Amino acid sequence: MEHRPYWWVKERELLVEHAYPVLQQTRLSCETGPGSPSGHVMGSTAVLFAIVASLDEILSKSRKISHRTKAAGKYILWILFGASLILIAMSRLYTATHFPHQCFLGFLGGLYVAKSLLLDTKMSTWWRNSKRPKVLLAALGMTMISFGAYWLQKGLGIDPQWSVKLAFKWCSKPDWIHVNTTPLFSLVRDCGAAFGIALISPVSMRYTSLGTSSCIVKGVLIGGVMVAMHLAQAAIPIGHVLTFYLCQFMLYAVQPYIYLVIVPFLATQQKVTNKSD
Ligand SMILES: O=P(O)(O)OC[C@H]1O[C@@H](O)[C@H](O)[C@@H](O)[C@@H]1O
Repeated sequence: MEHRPYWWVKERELLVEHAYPVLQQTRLSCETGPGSPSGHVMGSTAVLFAIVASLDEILSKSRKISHRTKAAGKYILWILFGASLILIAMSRLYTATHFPHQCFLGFLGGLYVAKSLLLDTKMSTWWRNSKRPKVLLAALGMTMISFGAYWLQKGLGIDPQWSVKLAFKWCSKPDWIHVNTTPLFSLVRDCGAAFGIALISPVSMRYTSLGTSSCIVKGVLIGGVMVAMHLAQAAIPIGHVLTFYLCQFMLYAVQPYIYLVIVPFLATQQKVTNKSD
């Protein structure tokens, strides 16, 4: 079932008399999703790979930089990439949230996500260049498959929330359990983001121009939006389940519009147009 170490140790203790090591829990241990693959390693791999591969390409194309400096620059970039991921994976092992193979699977998953969705590859052009109805259909399909899998498990007598129950059972402090780590939350967030992307499709029209403003202006804009999103997230009331998930869905649906339309618009101070509109 791909358990997480912090609860697996305890479950084993119930089954086998042999003593198992005591794992110290931390504020970050009480993740509630299944342990594989590591979401942190997967997300970081995807984003870092996309950034480093793009910088590598920019270096390769540059005519102003010497061959030797280019090679050294690329070497440093990829070393930094590897070192960051090793540190992230080690931190996941340290907090007893993962076994090593789960981090490795996260790394492979991240590479796949970067190549199929983020980088400018043949695989990724379909969603960036597709018209709105096609991407809306993909988002709808993704949502239906996800919820279908949930109900199929229920129908087969498997509890889709088994990992949440184990987290509640074995987390040493209930305060350390956060709703935004549950599989259901991820589902709502990812479906919201997929619909948000569909609504602004074709995306390639949106981000080709990130503006003429300086890096500082762009940095301040993006930083400001991130803080605002964080505050909006914290303001969502958790008392009523349906309202909570609906607000989260809308918050994630609106973010592609903010990052890919409003931010470039403010950075260029020109209207970013979409040919399909
Ligand atoms: O699998 P990991 O590394 O413990 O990470 C789980 C986390 O993975 C992230 O990708 C999700 O955004 C979080 O919601 C989730 O809590």
